[in-house]
Amino acid sequence: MASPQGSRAPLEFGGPLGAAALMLLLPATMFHLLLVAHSGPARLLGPPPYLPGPEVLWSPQTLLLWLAWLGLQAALYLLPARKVAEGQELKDKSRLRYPINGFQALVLTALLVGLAVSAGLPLGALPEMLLPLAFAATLTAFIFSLLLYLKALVAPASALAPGGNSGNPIYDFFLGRELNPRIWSFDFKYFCELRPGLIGWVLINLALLMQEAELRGSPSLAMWLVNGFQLLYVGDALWHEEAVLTTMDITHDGFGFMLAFGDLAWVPFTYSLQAQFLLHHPQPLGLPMASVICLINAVGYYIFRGANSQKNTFRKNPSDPRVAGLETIPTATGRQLLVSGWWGMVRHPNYLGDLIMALAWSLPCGVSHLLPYFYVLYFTALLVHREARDEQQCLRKYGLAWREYCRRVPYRILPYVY
Ligand SMILES: NC(=O)C1=CN([C@@H]2O[C@H](COP(=O)(O)OP(=O)(O)OC[C@H]3O[C@@H](n4cnc5c(N)ncnc54)[C@H](OP(=O)(O)O)[C@@H]3O)[C@@H](O)[C@H]2O)C=CC1
Ligand SMILES: CC(C)CCC[C@@H](C)[C@H]1CC=C2C3=C(CC[C@@]21C)[C@@]1(C)CC[C@H](O)C(C)(C)[C@@H]1CC3
Repeated sequence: MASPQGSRAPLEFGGPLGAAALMLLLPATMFHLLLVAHSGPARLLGPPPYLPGPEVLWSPQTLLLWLAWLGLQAALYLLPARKVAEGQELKDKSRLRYPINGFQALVLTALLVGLAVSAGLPLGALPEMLLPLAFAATLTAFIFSLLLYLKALVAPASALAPGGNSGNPIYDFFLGRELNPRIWSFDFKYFCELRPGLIGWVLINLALLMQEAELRGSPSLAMWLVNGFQLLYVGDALWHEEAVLTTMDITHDGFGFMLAFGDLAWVPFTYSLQAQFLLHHPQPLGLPMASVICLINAVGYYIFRGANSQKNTFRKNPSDPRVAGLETIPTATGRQLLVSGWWGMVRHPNYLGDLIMALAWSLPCGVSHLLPYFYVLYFTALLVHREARDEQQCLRKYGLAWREYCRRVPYRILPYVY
């Protein structure tokens, strides 16, 4: 039986009250964004144009479609993988094994969708179904989180996450109790983090592009850019799938409502906001401006990929010739901290690159509306908060060595500013 061993972990997200508020606010914000993106004035800060009734949100066929999508992605996850990777060491000194076949799942999904479209599947109809699909995804996330919470009641104490076991059911339901819930070798958190939501996001984008082509004769340059940039981001995540095994979500956070809703509903339905906006609010974009935006995205991607790859290479093998020459600080745990290269510029260079890309995804939507910039605003808040959480964890892990790192690299995300 599980014991509330994490009760000493400091409460995050404002404790039970904050968790309860977020559980209401996050789905409400997502539906607000979906409604506003489709309305003429598209005011981010105004009231929604209308309140959808149950007949708009609830459709058994859409629920079936959503479940079929989850089933397809689960089947692709179970296909033989080109590699099986080991995760970080767990409390009981064991390591879990994970299939590395996410990119393969993306390619196979693209082939299947291509076949279905050529056989007459009206993909352009998907944008009309976003509201009931988002509702189905939210409902699934709630039920799934409840099942995960119940599953954790019979999990051994060694399987529990450091947070998420406060004893308060609302807080623990939100944060997630079990670190790596699995049935046999099927890892729910790893699957949800990278498959149905991320691949669903680019599929929604593609459907919006096709719908725009149907409406206006061809997709706009702005729509091509948003689709291209976000496909690159998702393709990159799946190509470097193994790197997700060292992220905070996999190594530290339990699997509860926050990640289940984030992965299954928030990512596909709000990260596709720019493409949704463009379908209903076409924006002129000339080649010179498009080139500047491509350059911004390329700079962001260069920093993001460079920083993430440098750290992952270093963590895998510090003597790898690509990182062996970098300056480091030793820590009492035996691990070292990079203090030159990307990680000597700021303490989170990967966040900086990610934020620059976020800006490049919004710029094709022009500057007439705030709505397409929601992602930049939300993402800045998320990464600033995430950076603070990571900082606390690193201080606990590395103590004085971390303080020394902070002294040597004083800026967190943006050099000379923050
Ligand atoms: N699109 C989206 O919605 C989101 C994207 N992201 C992206 O995901 C990626 C991963 O982010 P995240 O998991 O938050 O964090 P990071 O990949 O930045 O990992 C932080 C960890 O890196 C290690 N570390 C920190 N500093 C150093 C150093 N100087 N040298 C060596 N190791 C160091 C520490 O772990 P240890 O020492 O134990 O290895 C620390 O806990 C980022 O690129 C981020 O932008 C994140 C959230 C949302
Ligand atoms: C709903 C809340 C506001 C919070 C939910 C947060 C989640 C949406 C994000 C937490 C960490 C994430 C990561 C990615 C997507 C968003 C979530 C799930 C990521 C898979 C995106 C692609 C990147 O290349 C990555 C590094 C693999 C990301 C890992 C973290």
